[in-house]
Amino acid sequence: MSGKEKLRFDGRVAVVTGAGAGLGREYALLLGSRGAKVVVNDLGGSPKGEGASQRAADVVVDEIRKSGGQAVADYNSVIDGAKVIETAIKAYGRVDILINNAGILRDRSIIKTSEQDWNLVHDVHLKASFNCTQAAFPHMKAQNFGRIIMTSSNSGIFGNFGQANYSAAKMGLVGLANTVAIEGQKNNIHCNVIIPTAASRMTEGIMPEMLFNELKPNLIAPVVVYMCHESCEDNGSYIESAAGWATKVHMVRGKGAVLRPSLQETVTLENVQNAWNKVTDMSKTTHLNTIAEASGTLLEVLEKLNSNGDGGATDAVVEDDFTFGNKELILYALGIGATTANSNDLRFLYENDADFGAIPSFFVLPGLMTTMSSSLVANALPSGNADLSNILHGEQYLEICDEMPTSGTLLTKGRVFDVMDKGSGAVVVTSCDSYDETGRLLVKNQSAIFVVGAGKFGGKKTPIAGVVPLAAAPSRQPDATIQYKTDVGQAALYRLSGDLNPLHIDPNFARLSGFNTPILHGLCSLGYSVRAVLSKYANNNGQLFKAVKVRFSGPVLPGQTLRIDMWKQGTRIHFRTLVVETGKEVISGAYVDLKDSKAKL
Ligand SMILES: CCCCCCC[C@@H](O)CC(=O)SCCNC(=O)CCNC(=O)[C@H](O)C(C)(C)COP(=O)(O)OP(=O)(O)OC[C@H]1O[C@@H](n2cnc3c(N)ncnc32)[C@H](O)[C@@H]1OP(=O)(O)O
Repeated sequence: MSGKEKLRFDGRVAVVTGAGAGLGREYALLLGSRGAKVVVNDLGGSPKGEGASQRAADVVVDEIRKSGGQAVADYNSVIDGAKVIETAIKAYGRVDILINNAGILRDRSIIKTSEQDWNLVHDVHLKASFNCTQAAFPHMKAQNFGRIIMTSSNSGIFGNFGQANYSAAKMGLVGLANTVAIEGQKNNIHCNVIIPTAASRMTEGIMPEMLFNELKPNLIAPVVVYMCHESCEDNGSYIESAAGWATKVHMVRGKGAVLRPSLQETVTLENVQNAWNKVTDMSKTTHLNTIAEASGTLLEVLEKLNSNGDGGATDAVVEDDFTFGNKELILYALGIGATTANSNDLRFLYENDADFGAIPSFFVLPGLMTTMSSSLVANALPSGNADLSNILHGEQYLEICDEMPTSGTLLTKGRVFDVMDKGSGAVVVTSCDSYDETGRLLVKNQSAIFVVGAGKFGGKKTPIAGVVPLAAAPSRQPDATIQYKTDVGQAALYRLSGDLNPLHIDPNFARLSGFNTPILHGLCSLGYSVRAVLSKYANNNGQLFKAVKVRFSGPVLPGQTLRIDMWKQGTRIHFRTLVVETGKEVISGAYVDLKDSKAKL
């Protein structure tokens, strides 16, 4: 590559603070070797910043000059930013580049950090960077060009034991850079942040020797010096670099959760508790570029709350994504007892099986996850009192509206459909519709949640139209019966499909909820029952399934045997499920509707 093609800094004046050693020295040498006139600032002290010899800066200036470059030394403390910049103006008449690099350490645990330690670290890192930047800014503005670097640290981003003062100052520099970048933008003054991990006077003795030896400052210098070139368009970027590697770093924001049903209502502690999983969910994050974008999201939230205003809790709609693939389908099938011991089940357990597909009851999960991760149920009750310790799954309706995929992301829109006061408890009916990526309605779920002890609030007892009713089985003997023994570890396996309610695994939590031992998920028993119907009446072909409705009328314990009694009435298969060991009915008034496909039935 010819000299002309190389990135040059001819005519540019660069101030590098703390340039007597380490990273600063490398920046200064590289800039000097590419034509910049360099102000080599260094107090000349030891790693702890004590004392003041002039050697460090002089040595670097000599090195630059010997290689044919131009440089002057500056021995001012960076806290006197105006004096540092003045050295550049006096020597060269301008300042184009400012690399705020100087730093010291005063590491102590938080209890032992003195006010002096705190102030000194903040002065040298944060205040000095501000002072130097403020002094350089008018010159850069007048010439309509400037490149400023702030030096942050992973100690700031992540924290580091014994570095409270340093971490805080280093994050302060990120904030400072953010605003300098905004204020400089219209005058072509760019301000970016470097997050280096380098072996230097400051990090010597802190890092393991092997790592220390690999973290050469000269591997970071080209990254920082490139950010100072006129061709680098970044402004307000944070770049992390070490050991010959660099990356941009972002602060991201999660999707978040709305914490109240409407503008007319306030946020309760319980709202927050119920929504906490969503508040802290970082599976879908976005990077926002400006404060305006951040406020924009809040306006959207307010608009949504405003449109929910009149109807209150029952009109609030929550949205949730549900992503699944082969692994989720197989895990679910295992959770409801599908086994390779039955060759007919291979289609649910082996992704390369020619007929591989979901057991249709898998699609209760998007509705369940949406309801459980929101505060819909609690918000629907006057007391707001519904949490995992007092809710039981009461009823479930699932309808498959289109062809079932084996993978994808479904968007579920959930809302409260009805609320009933049953005396011993409240019943909240939620309705969740799930759409695929093309907007096609794929699944409808309707769930009744029995909130124990939340009744007697003066509400109505009977359901509104649209709550899917149960259906009584014919009075004759069952047409068919199938038995499945569940495993004592069934709930431990089933919960991995998403319902992590401790009621199903934690003996202490189960006792708190009024049960002697953990009970099985209602939807696990539903899955077993749907398997029985498919196996008896649909040749295990999930594509023939249309809908299921059940009432969970009694608890099941993991390890118990389920007996599914079935009656065929056209395409409707009525069923009830009993626990063989106790003879008690646990699923009542239930049915599966199959598609009208006489050829295959
Ligand atoms: C999609 C989101 C879903 C959320 C999932 C929740 C998280 C999951 O992890 C939780 C679970 O999976 S829990 C496990 C599965 N469920 C169960 O085991 C509950 C079993 N059912 C019972 O114990 C009782 O029916 C019981 C305790 C529910 C009711 O018994 P009683 O208090 O004795 O009531 P009873 O006197 O029989 O009837 C009073 C009125 O309530 C109606 N009702 C009864 N059972 C109901 C039920 N299961 N669902 C809905 N309504 C029910 C009765 O019809 C009666 O009303 P009415 O007087 O108007 O006829």
